[in-house]
Amino acid sequence: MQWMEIKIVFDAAEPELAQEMVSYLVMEHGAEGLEMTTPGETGMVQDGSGSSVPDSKEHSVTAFLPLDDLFEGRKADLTRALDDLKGSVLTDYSVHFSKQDDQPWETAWKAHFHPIEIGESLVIKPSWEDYENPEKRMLIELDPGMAFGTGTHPTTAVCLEMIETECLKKAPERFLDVGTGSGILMIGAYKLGARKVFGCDNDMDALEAAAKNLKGNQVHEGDFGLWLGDLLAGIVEGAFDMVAANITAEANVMLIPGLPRIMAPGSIFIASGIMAEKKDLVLEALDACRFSVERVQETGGWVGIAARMP
Ligand SMILES: C[S@@+](CC[C@H](N)C(=O)[O-])C[C@H]1O[C@@H](n2cnc3c(N)ncnc32)[C@H](O)[C@@H]1O
Repeated sequence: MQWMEIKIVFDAAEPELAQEMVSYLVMEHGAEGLEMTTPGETGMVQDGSGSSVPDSKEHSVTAFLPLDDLFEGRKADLTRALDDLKGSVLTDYSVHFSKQDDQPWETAWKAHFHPIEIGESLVIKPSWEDYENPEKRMLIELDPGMAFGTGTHPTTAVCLEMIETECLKKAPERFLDVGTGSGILMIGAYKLGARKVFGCDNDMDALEAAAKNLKGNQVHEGDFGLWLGDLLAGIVEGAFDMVAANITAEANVMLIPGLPRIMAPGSIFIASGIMAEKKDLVLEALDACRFSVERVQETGGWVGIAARMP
């Protein structure tokens, strides 16, 4: 497999926020092996040989896209998404491409993935790390492969917190995660009491990682379902009483009109992956479908929204 290294060098008034958002966008567009640099600091991720990335003079995010049939489409979508950030989050940016034959970054991210406590009752623990668990939190043990969803990203953490809040009120019978990635939200919902958990993704690698993680977290084979598809395409059976989607604001806007078909009356929808300045797009889409917004939570420039079906 050949890969294209994509390095995005940028200027921004709030570089940390910009780094978060650019990283999210590249992951969202199927990139792997994320590496970030900040002027005067060593890279946040080490290369595959274990040696440190040299000091940088610029803010940058580097990641790798597989050079397959989807490459040109992903590149065009990513460029459009970066252009959308220019003038708001990014003052300026440039993208540099370089073809690669191997993947030295494949395990490098592991160095930066440690146990992380979420909300009142969950902890996400890398499968290779120990955790003493003094508060007797429910464990989500993950080896996410390269699929998005380690809990370290604010969009995942906000979404899990909102799922926890709703599950403590009433755990769902049927939970659906649109864009499941590593399966982390499905596992969280199951541990918090959901009876059956379902997830879809348009990336086959994510589904393989999710299946492995679900089984590794004792989600019984008969209690979960996964499928490959774009948003709700392929869902024939409805009546989900909790739906979560940590996808972009634009993808949430496309998803929302389809939700009334598959959600039970009075059920809850949790939207995440929304940049703060795009929050209104999602709120308008929810309003158009007569959802009532119950909670809007903002963390580090990202917004989660919990809204109830009429
Ligand atoms: C930001 S990740 C979220 C992963 C995980 N649910 C979490 O909260 O950490 C978004 C996931 O949605 C998937 N995705 C993006 N657009 C999609 C679409 N139109 N239909 C289905 N899945 C999509 C991506 O492949 C990716 O795995």
